[in-house]
Amino acid sequence: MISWFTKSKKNNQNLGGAGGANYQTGSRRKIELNSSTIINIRDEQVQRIVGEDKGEDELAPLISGFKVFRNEYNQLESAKLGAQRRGYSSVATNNVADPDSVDAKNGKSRKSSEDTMATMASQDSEGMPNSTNKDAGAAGVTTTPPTTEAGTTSTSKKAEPKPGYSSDEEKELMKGLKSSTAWKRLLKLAKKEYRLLFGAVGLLFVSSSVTMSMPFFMGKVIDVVTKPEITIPFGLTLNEMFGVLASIFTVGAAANFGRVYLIRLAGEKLIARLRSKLYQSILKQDMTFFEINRTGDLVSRLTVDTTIVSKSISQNLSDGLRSVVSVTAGLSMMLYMSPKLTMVMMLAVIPVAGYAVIYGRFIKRLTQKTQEAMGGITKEAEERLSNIRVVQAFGREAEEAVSFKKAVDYVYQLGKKEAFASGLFYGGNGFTGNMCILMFLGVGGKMVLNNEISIGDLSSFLLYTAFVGSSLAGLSSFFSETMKGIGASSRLFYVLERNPKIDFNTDKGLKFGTDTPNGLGECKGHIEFKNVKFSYPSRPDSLVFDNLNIDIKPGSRVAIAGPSGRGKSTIISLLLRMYDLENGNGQILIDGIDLKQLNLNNWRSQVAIVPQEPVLFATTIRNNLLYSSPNATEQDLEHALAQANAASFVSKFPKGLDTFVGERGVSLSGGQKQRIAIARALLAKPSVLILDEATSALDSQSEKSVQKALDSLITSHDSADANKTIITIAHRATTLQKSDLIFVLGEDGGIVEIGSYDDLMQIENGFFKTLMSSHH
Ligand SMILES: Nc1ncnc2c1ncn2[C@@H]1O[C@H](COP(=O)(O)OP(=O)(O)OP(=O)(O)O)[C@@H](O)[C@H]1O
Repeated sequence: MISWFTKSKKNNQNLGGAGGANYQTGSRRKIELNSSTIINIRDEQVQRIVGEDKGEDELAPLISGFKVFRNEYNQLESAKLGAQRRGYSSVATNNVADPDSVDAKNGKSRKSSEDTMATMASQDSEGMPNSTNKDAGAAGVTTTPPTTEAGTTSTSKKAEPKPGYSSDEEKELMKGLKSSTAWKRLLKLAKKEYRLLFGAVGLLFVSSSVTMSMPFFMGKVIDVVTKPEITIPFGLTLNEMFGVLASIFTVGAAANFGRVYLIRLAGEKLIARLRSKLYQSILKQDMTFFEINRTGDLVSRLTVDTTIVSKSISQNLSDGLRSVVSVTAGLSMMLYMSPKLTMVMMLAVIPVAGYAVIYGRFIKRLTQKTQEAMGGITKEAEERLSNIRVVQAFGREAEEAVSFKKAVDYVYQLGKKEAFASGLFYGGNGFTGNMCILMFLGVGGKMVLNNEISIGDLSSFLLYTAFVGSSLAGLSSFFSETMKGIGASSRLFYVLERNPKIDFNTDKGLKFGTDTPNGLGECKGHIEFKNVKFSYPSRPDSLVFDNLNIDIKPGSRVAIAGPSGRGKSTIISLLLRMYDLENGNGQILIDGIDLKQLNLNNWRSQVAIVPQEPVLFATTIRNNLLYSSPNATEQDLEHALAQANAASFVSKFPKGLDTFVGERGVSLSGGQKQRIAIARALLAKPSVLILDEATSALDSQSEKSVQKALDSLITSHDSADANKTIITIAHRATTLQKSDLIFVLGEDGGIVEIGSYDDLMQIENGFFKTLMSSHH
């Protein structure tokens, strides 16, 4: 009697066909991204891609009826995610030579005898998304999957460890970061998810043990059914044995379910947390930050980098761990079954794996080039199309088309090279893989004939080799994915850890208002600029103000005038404390108190501004109005609209206040938008109202309506508005005439003239007088 736990070497059967190499998997759905696929990743699309569960959805019957899940999701995701790095809002993604996808496209299942081993090797038999082995190619067990390497890395190339710094500041802040520190910080981010992650790791050991025992059982079952002299342990019948195995597999499946669920849950939780935290950090940054970081880039950090980081901590870590377990267990089992065969396999595996890695890198480089070229094309197309009016107005359509075609042709040439290289790779890889199998069968078959190994053990061995092969591939991708995670995390940390130079989120500082204890009382709106010297942080060498002195009395209506580019808007930015004056560069005083001592939020709530080009949000007129004052009553709204000379046109809309204004207010005319913006500013009941007069955006009719609103505000002395300080950045003579005082900005970064319109026009050869005459 031979127990199935002993290594049976007495087996004298020939190989028969029991090599286990002919298992077929069912067809697998592939998500293909080819070079012509332009994926436009907008915020919500990323959300959709990321949110959608494209993983664990592919069932392929494996050897003993196991359901095998596959995950293409990673590839798609990282492709899109990678493409989004550095703020491309859309990009073309190029799928590197994935024979699967081609077949899937043609509606065929890819399986053929040439890649049966590969299929086995590439199965993620634990139902866990295995981003690494999905393209194991035909070389089967020995393949380090370059497609995945290339595919994933190429498409997510921009997510590599060296993150694309958006600014010198970011580079400065992040460059000293050691990778060990980066690791620690990365893991620290997931602190709140540790419990879920540890639970998942526990379940991973259970499910991996079951999976890794499967080939062993399979071999034994083969031996039991082919050799009647082998008995089943515990005196079980064949049927009972199947029952026991089914129960074990059920436990494995349950553990697997738990693991996948916990990992995904941890990942999703982490993403959600990171996004909210990051958004908060972005919102509280100062203007300098927004000047050096493009919006697209920030959005990409919010959507893409958070995802990469979360995946690398949750899914990737779990995949990596599973690969380690599989490699260790698989190799041990192989050595246990036949050290000789293990050595033979290793001898074949190493050169083929080396070849795969080298060739994979070559393809990867090609793909990176394509990717870069595609990024360029997309950016150009996007810019031209979004400014199609300019293109058509200058009649440049033909030239644009030619230049686009040139760029596309270049991408095609690269794609052609890549196609050839990939063909060569898969052909070669398949061939060498199959040669390995042939060698294995040759050596193994001889060993069976010599009674060195049983058919069952040989089959088990083959399966273990497949597992080890695919897990080795998994390990290699684990490292690259982790590096991506670290790269992306540094992009998050830059924002999370950047201390805004002007922090308005704190409760610090003096507050206006009668309802605050120790408050300053009502803001009177007395504004003084004293010896102000200022240059923008992004352009430190160009001084905007050298010695600016302004004294705006409470409740006065003043105008700021001056030639273009002389700093009118800068005064407003400084007043709103978008930028700080450096020490020694003068002072801005509000009711006699240094602006820096005031609570920023509180101060800003005392000020309302109607910008030159008002921005409305894509919602209703009502919501836009309520943005400045969420508690305003219907009456308040109507009053504000009337003051802004907007009531009549709003009431003519069928939906009145509930009319949608379109993105950035496009469905309103310029003048209407401006009047809504005036009403919005008035609703805030500010102590200081700033009106930035439009220079030329409006036709004369709309301008009149807007002007009427502004004039009535400036001259209004009704009780509610009487004590508002109103500062107008004025261009038009009528506005200037109505102002109590005009501050004229001169050539040398200061005020050259101050006075009423009439006073200033009296000055012979005066700066203001000259300025006004040049307007006409
Ligand atoms: N964010 C910025 N970073 C660097 N320089 C800036 C920035 N904003 C404005 N400047 C520069 O500061 C100077 C003053 O600009 P500002 O916008 O205050 O002029 P302005 O008087 O309002 O002009 P206009 O009447 O044309 O609107 C200009 O030379 C401008 O180029």
